[in-house]
Amino acid sequence: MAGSTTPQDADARLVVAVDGPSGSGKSSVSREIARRLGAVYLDTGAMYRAVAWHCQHQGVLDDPEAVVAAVQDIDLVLSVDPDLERVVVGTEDITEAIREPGISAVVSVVATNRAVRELLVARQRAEIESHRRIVAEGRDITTVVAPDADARILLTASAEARTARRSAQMGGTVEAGALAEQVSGRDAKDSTVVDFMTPADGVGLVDSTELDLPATIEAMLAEVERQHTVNHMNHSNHPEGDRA
Ligand SMILES: Nc1ncnc2c1ncn2[C@@H]1O[C@H](COP(=O)(O)OP(=O)(O)O)[C@@H](O)[C@H]1O
Ligand SMILES: Nc1ccn([C@H]2C[C@H](O)[C@@H](COP(=O)(O)OP(=O)(O)O)O2)c(=O)n1
Repeated sequence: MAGSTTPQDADARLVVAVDGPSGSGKSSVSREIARRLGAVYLDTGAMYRAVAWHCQHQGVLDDPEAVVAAVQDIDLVLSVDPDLERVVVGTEDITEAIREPGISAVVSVVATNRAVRELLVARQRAEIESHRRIVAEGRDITTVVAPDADARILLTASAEARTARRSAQMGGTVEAGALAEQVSGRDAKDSTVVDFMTPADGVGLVDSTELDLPATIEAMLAEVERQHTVNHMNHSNHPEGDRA
């Protein structure tokens, strides 16, 4: 019975979509809720970063058409195991390389290329379809990639909190101006192609400004549960609208 399932039922299909700006906690929180829900974890930002690395490596970042061709040809393997962070392009393990400031500085070049987005959105949808239970995280998952997910959440935090978190994550070594560019500057560029600052219709909002990591995880799990209940009640009331 659809009405009696919960997000914790390990056999039931579950798609959780999470979006948010840089440093809001998307990756760490989504990875942990995937573990708790027995789901795989899709880091779509890692896909954009891998494409940026590949294009930089091929020296084509400043040629939009060559960038699109590079994305069509890319041999990218991304781990979806929440306990294994691994990104490989061809024979090269670029798990660490894609987190370097040099990639953060250029990733918006590929993320704002609409043809690149179409190709990556198609890959992300296929990945989501191929797993029974998945938490997918990025900037356009709730709106474009998986608008029919069982739960859709925008995770936010104030710009000050996000910058402070990123600073701590980088060991306090990055100078303030460079840090602001990496957080707010990149968000401003990325916002020109997708809106991840305000929740779309039906998308729940979790503001983590005043929450620590464990409290944010609990708030996200509670929101997944709430939306799951509402969605299943709606499907029970309108079975013709139910999905298989
Ligand atoms: N609610 C929170 N309170 C404090 N620190 C947090 C919180 N959420 C995430 N963090 C920390 O902030 C940093 C950035 O989080 P991350 O998950 O990488 O964000 P995003 O994927 O949105 O860029 C990490 O070091 C993470 O541990
Ligand atoms: N679904 C997505 C995911 C990421 N992006 C873009 C936006 C970001 O600048 C890059 C990297 O994303 P990532 O989530 O790794 O960024 P953070 O450093 O965690 O903020 O990719 C996107 O445009 N759409």
